Amino acid sequence: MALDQSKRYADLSLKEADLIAGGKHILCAYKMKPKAGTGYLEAAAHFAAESSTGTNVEVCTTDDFTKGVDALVYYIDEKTEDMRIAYPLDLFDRNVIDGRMMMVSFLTLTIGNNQGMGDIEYGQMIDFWVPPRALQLFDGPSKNISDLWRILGRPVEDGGYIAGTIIKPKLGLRPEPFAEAAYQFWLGGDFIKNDEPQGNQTFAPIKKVMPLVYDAMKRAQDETGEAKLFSMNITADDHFEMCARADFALETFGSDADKLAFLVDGFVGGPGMVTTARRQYPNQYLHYHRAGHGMITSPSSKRGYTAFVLAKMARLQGASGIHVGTMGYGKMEGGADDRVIAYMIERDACEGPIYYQEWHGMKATTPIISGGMNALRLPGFFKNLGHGNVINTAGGGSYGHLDSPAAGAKSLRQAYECWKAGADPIEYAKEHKEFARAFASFPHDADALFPGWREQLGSFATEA
Ligand SMILES: O=C(COP(=O)(O)O)[C@H](O)[C@H](O)COP(=O)(O)O
Ligand SMILES: [Mg+2]
Repeated sequence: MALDQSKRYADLSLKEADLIAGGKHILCAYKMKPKAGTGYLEAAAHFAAESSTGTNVEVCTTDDFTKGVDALVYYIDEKTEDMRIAYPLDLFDRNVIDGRMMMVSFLTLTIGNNQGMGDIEYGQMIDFWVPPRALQLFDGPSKNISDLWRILGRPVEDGGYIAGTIIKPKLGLRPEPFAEAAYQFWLGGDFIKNDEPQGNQTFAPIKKVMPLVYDAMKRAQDETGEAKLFSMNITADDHFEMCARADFALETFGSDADKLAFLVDGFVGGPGMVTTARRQYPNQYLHYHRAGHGMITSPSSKRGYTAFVLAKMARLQGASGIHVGTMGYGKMEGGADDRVIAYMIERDACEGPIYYQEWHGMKATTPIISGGMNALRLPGFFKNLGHGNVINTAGGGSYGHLDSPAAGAKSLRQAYECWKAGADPIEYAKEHKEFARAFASFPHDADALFPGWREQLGSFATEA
């Protein structure tokens, strides 16, 4: 039998509203289940102990001050497996250089050792609440979608859909065909990102690729009269390597360097990687790619934290944009309810699964919509989300369009215009060739989403 620490690490008389009004704690909500044989409150208290000042036994070095920074379980419901813990702000590590808070400290406490405890079956963070003081101490975004809208010559509020792609194939293009693929998309679209594993492979070294990509950007800008955006992957283990890549690209893009975003694989790379990009390059749009997150955020997982929590942390860390999935409209896991992930990062106040979070003016983080999307899936997606102020990157949806990547890009823009106009997609397709040709390009989707499309659109869709 483990030591029952519930007298010290639990206080169920604490009221959430008082904790929030007090502003001296970060609150975390978990789904937690103890191993058989351990009482719920006892397990919860041990969880809070291990996540703050304690261990599995009492130690003689504890003094009265120590007890003042204990994390406290303030709510449990064994039936629903809900457990909530209040963490005093003083528990969290602060920077020597500027006194700011850091995400690694939040994580090592709130989702650290508690993930491997012998008396816990599982524990998953499903929400957290940050008091105003902590919001002041996290970097938050420096640039966001408003800056991209301005570059694109649009209103800085409600500037609308940014049509993007991911260079495909994922790997295996040498510099010239890579830049050509970028050029072809930019003739119809706005934004291109490196796919998450694209970096400095021997067959496509950055020092050869980036000058060609910039040349493609300039040509596409000249041809279309529009600004173009490129999100370059600067992910690397070594932060000096990240900076070497970023600095090289900034120099290469020269007078167009404002159109360069930096992508980091922030889940595999961790908070240090995100903050390196945020602090070293505050003038660039910081694109947080979350590849790998499914290992813990999958709805099948009962550990770690949810995709919602990941996105909320990304805003605190200062991501300009983070992938939020496709809410059931694309190829990755997720459902319509994932809307709340987007709302939490883009609004100044939002009701989460447990907590109502006010952001007190911290800049918004852009929801980036990606994974198996194409023009046919977009109208339903926008309807579910309720707006189109997102970056969408459609790889297959652009390079899989029968006519060209530019036509693929145009079909995406048309899908947005169609939804915005409240038009019927089939009727809209009758007057918009690229959108119509998306039906023939993605016939499985067309059959599923718009049965009867062949009869209604006829040769306009099926013939080039
Ligand atoms: O490469 C792609 C999508 O390619 P395609 O458009 O060809 O499917 C992204 O890495 C996924 O979107 C990741 O998923 P998420 O955005 O959910 O993190
Ligand atoms: Mg990808």
